[in-house]
Amino acid sequence: MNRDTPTTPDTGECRVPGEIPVPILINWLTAAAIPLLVFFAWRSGLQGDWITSPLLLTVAVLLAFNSVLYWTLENITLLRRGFLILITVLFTYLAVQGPENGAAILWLFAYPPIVFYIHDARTGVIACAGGFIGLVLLFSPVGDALFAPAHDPSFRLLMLAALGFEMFTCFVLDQSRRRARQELISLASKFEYAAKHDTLTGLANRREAVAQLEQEFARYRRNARTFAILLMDIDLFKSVNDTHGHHIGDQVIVLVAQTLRDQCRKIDTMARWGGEEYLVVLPETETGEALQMAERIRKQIATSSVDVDGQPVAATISVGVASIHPSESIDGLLQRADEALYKAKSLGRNRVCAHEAEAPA
Ligand SMILES: Nc1nc2c(ncn2[C@@H]2O[C@H](COP(=O)(O)OP(=O)(O)OP(=O)(O)O)[C@@H](O)[C@H]2O)c(=O)[nH]1
Repeated sequence: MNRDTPTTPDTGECRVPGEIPVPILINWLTAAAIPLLVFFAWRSGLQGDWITSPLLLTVAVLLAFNSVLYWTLENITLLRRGFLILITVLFTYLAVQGPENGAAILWLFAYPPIVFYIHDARTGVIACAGGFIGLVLLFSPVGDALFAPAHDPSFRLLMLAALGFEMFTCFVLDQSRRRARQELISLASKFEYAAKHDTLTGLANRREAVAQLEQEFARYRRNARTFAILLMDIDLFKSVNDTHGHHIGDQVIVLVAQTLRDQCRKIDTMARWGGEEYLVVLPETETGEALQMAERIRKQIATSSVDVDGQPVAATISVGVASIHPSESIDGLLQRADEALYKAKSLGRNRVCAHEAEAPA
């Protein structure tokens, strides 16, 4: 997963842009539930139901507390679990105790979509299956003996069928939503990879190299951590193409890219800067160290080759090295590396040259 993909704070779970984040949904639901709970608590009070009324008020207070806790701790797992427990307790009470002449049981239809959205599919299935089994028991002779729910047999049958159907539908839709979301995330990361990498070599492309260079430059401005760049070019590459064909030229380009991968460190950025030009950004590196790395790369490439009908086709590179200096811009640094590369070419190719900035006046 790419580093820009939004994630929820404590689970690291990926979120698709446009999707309502779970904490926001829970807070909206809480905000909508509290006035409803207060209203029905007031109604129950008027009807002289002194169990339902305080219970609904308590749930309202606990829901509000759950959200406040989230704003304080930013712990989404706690928020999810707290919300699930509270609505499970509430809906169980509404089903078992049957306030509003038993009609409150209809609130059970709100349970499946909420649970599937705010939790993973496994929790959704367990919670819904548990709820459904509980309802079957409530409507069984055991439930009649213990709670005497005020519903006739046809209502019970219809309620079970409709709720079971809703749970199944929510499960199917949730699976489809999760699959679509995974597809979208993987598609986004493929696009992002394609936008940042060169197709032939798999190295960073020029745009990404500039982005990394800017990042390194910003770090240098903040912490004065010096960095260096290597600008390299395959020597007499036109003749490789002319002699062996374009596809062998491509193989040489890939060979150089592979050598860069083998020789550079993990923190370095290796990029295809142009046709047969490469740029390597070396964080926290002085000119001397950069020169050594460039020399190692040059030697390695000089001893490698690609095989053309059993015949080795070798290539060499010229490298310009420059490290950042105070009050210099990125363009200035690139310019000096380019001048060093030009010098390496004019001194006969297959060599490394460094450019030192002139001392500030
Ligand atoms: N095979 C292949 N060739 C490419 C690609 N991109 C650029 N080139 C070729 O690279 C060659 C670059 O040649 P020049 O810029 O003249 O330089 P050179 O022959 O390498 O000579 P020097 O740089 O002076 O050593 C051109 O012939 C381009 O067509 C590519 O992706 N694949």
